[in-house]
Amino acid sequence: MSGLAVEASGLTRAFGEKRAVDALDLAVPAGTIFGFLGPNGCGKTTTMRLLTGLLRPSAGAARVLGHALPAEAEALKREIGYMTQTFSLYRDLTVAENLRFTADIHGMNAARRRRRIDDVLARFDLEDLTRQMAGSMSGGQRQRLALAAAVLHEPGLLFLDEPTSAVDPETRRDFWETLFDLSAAGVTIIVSTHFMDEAERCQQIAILDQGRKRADGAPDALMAGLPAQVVQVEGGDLRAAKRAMQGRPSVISVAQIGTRLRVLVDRSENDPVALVREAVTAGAEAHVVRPNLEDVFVVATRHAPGEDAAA
Ligand SMILES: Nc1ncnc2c1ncn2[C@@H]1O[C@H](COP(=O)(O)OP(=O)(O)OP(=O)(O)O)[C@@H](O)[C@H]1O
Repeated sequence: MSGLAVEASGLTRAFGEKRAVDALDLAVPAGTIFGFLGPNGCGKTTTMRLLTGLLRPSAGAARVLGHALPAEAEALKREIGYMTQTFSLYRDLTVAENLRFTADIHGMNAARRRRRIDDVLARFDLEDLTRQMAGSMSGGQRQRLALAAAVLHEPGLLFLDEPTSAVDPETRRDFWETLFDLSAAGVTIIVSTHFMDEAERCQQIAILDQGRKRADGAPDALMAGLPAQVVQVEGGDLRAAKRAMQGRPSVISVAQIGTRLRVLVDRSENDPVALVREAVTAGAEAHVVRPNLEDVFVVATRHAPGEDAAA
């Protein structure tokens, strides 16, 4: 195998007329935490289902852990873990029963089953919950159980589909600590999210929009290479300033964040601050600030003039 856990070229999946995933090229280095960032419906789940071998592509090719898909999907399934977006364990089974059932699916022998279940119960802080029905657990506990089940057979590659969309920020932070532990132990992790802060924790990301990859790279590199300048406005009448700037050819977007306006100006504009100052009202201050990942996302997913946003 190359140093890549996932390689895909031209990967496409259509449902009728709709291309849920459209000509996707991917290269995920082994051992990294790789994120798919994008809004609802951009194709994150479909991409994961293609890469796990659960769904056949309409066109294109993928190789995952050295297995060509879809031909070698069965062999691949034994080497990956997949935590789906919705809780897919049995709500009317206990924590221990769910884990035993998962171990049976993977054909583990009794000794390995016992060792692995004890290990994940301890690692994911589930030891006091072994007799609790999965259906009566909190969102965070259920998430830990789902992750425990996904790694029970010690996969080298883990797919996590929006794993933290239903939990509070502290639980999300704890969850990410667990992911970094798994990563340090050599597991490659592919995670989908629509949260910018979560995407920033990934070593590499691909920004998806309408099934297409709009940008990819390390979050820091994407922010540093943003083809736009960011001007922040404080004070004055922000709503009036926003109205005055919208529609100007070199203004990509204007968004109010608390008591500030964040203005993205095309890189071709020589003096973005002067351009913004023309629009603001008395008492306003404008200055250039560093780009963040949301800026990268906004620029990457803006549609070229004439491009059909519903394509
Ligand atoms: N089985 C299917 N049949 C028809 N259309 C589908 C099917 N699965 C997905 N789609 C469509 O493909 C597009 C991408 O869906 P997908 O679930 O991959 O997006 P997503 O980024 O995971 O979104 P979400 O975060 O809402 O799950 C959507 O327009 C969706 O309606």
